Amino acid sequence: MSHEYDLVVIGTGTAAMVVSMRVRAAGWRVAVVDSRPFGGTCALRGCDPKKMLIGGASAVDHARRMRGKGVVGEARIDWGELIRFKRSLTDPVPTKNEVRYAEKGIEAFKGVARFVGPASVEVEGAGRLEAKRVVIATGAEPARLGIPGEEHLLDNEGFMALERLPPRIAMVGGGYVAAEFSHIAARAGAQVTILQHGERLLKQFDPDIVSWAMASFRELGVDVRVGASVEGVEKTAGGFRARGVAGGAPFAVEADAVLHAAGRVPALGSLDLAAAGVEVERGRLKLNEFLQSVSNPAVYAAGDAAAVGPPLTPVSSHDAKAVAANLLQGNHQRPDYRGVPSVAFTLPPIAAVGLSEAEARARGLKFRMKSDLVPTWFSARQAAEKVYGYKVLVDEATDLVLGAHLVGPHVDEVINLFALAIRHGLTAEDLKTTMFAYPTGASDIGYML
Ligand SMILES: Cc1cc2nc3c(=O)[nH]c(=O)nc-3n(C[C@H](O)[C@H](O)[C@H](O)COP(=O)(O)OP(=O)(O)OC[C@H]3O[C@@H](n4cnc5c(N)ncnc54)[C@H](O)[C@@H]3O)c2cc1C
Ligand SMILES: NC(=O)c1ccc[n+]([C@@H]2O[C@H](COP(=O)([O-])OP(=O)(O)OC[C@H]3O[C@@H](n4cnc5c(N)ncnc54)[C@H](O)[C@@H]3O)[C@@H](O)[C@H]2O)c1
Repeated sequence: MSHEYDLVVIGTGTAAMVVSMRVRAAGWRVAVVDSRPFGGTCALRGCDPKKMLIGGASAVDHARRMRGKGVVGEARIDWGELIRFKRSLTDPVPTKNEVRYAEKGIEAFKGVARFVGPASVEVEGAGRLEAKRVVIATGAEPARLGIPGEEHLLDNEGFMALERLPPRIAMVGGGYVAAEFSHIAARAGAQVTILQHGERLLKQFDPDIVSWAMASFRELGVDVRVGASVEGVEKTAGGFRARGVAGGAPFAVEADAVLHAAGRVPALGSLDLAAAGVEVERGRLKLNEFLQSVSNPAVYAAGDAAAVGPPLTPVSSHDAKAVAANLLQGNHQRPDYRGVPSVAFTLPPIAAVGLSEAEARARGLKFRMKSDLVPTWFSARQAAEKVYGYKVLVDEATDLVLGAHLVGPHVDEVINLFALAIRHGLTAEDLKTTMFAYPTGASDIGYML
């Protein structure tokens, strides 16, 4: 059976939802395809469920910090209950999505999609979809590590589906996933070991900010091993063993579960891109500045699959808006990644936007920088939080904010104000002269500039 459309979108995550809705609103005949429950990574396996687990961890963390300061009693996580709470939000998502597509007149197909021609897509079990244009919005998947025993690794989805929390968890890698999931698991009672082959955790963030944040990992009892490269995972009688090399010496860590926290790559493997003449270079689609395939003008990409901007939800949405505009009015919109804020939802959170100190120096910019560890500020003391620090870079000549790097209470929200300043050209003086409600995290901004 063959179906004809103006646009077929592969995926139903953030990027797919935004592009398909926009193009459909302009009257195009649109179909979406997904091999998995509709909704994508952020809503089902990433940001949202993770933030719900962080919510539980945060309640326990705050109660513990306030012990002896007016709060009594032992708050603790009931893992099974927390997972059920998470499901109460995630379980309805696929059906809601299906209803939404149907209401808008977008046809939805379930199955693995693969190209069988320049703009022809075969959906396993559902037939062939012929289109004028195809958008690849297939997201990302855990990178293959090429190590023996890789099949034993639990991924982010598996971790957040666990009915019982394993008592000992080893994490391979030391980026966002390890940082966030270690804070959740350790506060829920697990013994966590992070095995990171880089020289520090969270290399996407400022080194000073991360070094200040490490106090919270130490206090939690998370065993962070840097310079530790995992070379294999073995099944043992009681669980698993992650083994590798650190500082030239072999190591082995026994655990009840080993988590893949070692990076994600664009999910392109099942698409048979060669059948559509879509070129790929080192695992990435070759795209022009309009997010269009350089070798097949019928094909565009957005979000984690495009891998042009950082792999974050707001970027997927932003890419999708650019692609929709280019589909509807011809190529004219380039994605603009200035001032993309990013947060690692540890407790307290770590946040960044704009240029790092190293990038600003490498560009030869003349800037003033204010940076300090400030646990004595009211925002930290009222929350009994020991970790609070900032680093803010401001251009000498223009007074524009170049970058902000924060760790501490409320910084996951405060970073958005710096993002606003960077994206819309507000100066440090503009921020300083804004009246922020007091006492809030934002009311500290004036002191950071
Ligand atoms: C654990 C975790 C936590 C995260 N937390 C955050 C956060 O706090 N903030 C943030 O901004 N970002 C976060 N991210 C990143 C964010 O989730 C992604 O950047 C975003 O979801 C990507 O959206 P997308 O639409 O590009 O792809 P996805 O949402 O991944 O959608 C891709 C869809 O394509 C489908 N698909 C793939 N191949 C095929 C095929 N051949 N046929 C049919 N369907 C196919 C998949 O099943 C999937 O549903 C997190 C990621 C992870 C893993
Ligand atoms: N809060 C958020 O926005 C958020 C949260 C989770 C995930 N994400 C997204 O998902 C992506 C994937 O997250 P992630 O944490 O898996 O990847 P990551 O890229 O953040 O970190 C992976 C780390 O694993 C290390 N590593 C790789 N192979 C290793 C090995 N064999 N042994 C030891 N260390 C190894 C790498 O050096 C790297 O530092 C991120 O890029 C991010 O964009 C975002």
